[in-house]
Amino acid sequence: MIDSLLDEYGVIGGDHDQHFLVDDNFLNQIVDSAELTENDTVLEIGAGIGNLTEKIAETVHKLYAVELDPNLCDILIERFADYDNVEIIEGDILDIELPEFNKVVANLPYSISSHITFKLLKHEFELGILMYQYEFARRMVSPKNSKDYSRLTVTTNFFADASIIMKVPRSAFKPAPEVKSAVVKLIPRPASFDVVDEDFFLTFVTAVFGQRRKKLRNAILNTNSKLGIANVKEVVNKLPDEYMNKRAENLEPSELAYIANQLFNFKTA
Ligand SMILES: C[S@@+](CC[C@H](N)C(=O)[O-])C[C@H]1O[C@@H](n2cnc3c(N)ncnc32)[C@H](O)[C@@H]1O
Repeated sequence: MIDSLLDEYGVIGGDHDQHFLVDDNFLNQIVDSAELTENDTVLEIGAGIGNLTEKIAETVHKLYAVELDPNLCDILIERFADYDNVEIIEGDILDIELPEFNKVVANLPYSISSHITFKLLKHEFELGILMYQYEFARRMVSPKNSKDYSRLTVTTNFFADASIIMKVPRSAFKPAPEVKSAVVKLIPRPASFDVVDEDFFLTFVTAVFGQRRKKLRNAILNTNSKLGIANVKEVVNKLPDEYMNKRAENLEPSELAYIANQLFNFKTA
């Protein structure tokens, strides 16, 4: 069905991460996972020709479908002309001001996964069902001490519970991407640990994972141009060795938050 729509509209894909999900079984599983109701306002990112859009729109109160490609937007406008609850937004998801929504459901453009995820996590919503490249999804959910534990893991963990709910083979898409995919369920919630200053914590996490092979002491010293701690050598000497002698990848998000809080307190004392 989706296959024939691609042919009908002469859409080949390939540009702008255009890999259309044509397997109806996966489309249905994604929509089911979002547990949509008639009270939901949904954001869809990269609506393509509207294969997910159509299924989401069946249930929800309102659906904002964002799409970058003007040719695909023309198709979406034509396909959803009779839907009162669907609004097509032509534009770059990274540039537009996000509308209010309580759920986000999307087969994302993989090359900007990171930017989209950070933008979403700073926005308020209840549930995200998001398709990513499998390796990226693994980095969102990996435990400390693993090679995939990263800035992305810690930042995601700070804002939300994240879990991989299904793996999706290349064959489910047309044209098939070169990589495997996975769907992540994101449930935003307050962090289980205190962070004194959110911006400083996020800057700290970015800085120390930029030096992930270094012990935390050196990672802090090497990145102090971003952290801005006066007398930084003295400050790191006052922080517990049990943390300073480990690498960022060996510390829990709560332990990284503890150090960021200490640094912030020294910075603003
Ligand atoms: C992986 S395809 C998904 C298409 C469709 N939703 C599906 O599931 O088959 C990603 C879509 O995102 C669109 N896209 C790429 N970059 C974008 C951006 N910066 N903002 C909005 N949409 C974008 C592409 O044109 C493409 O339609």
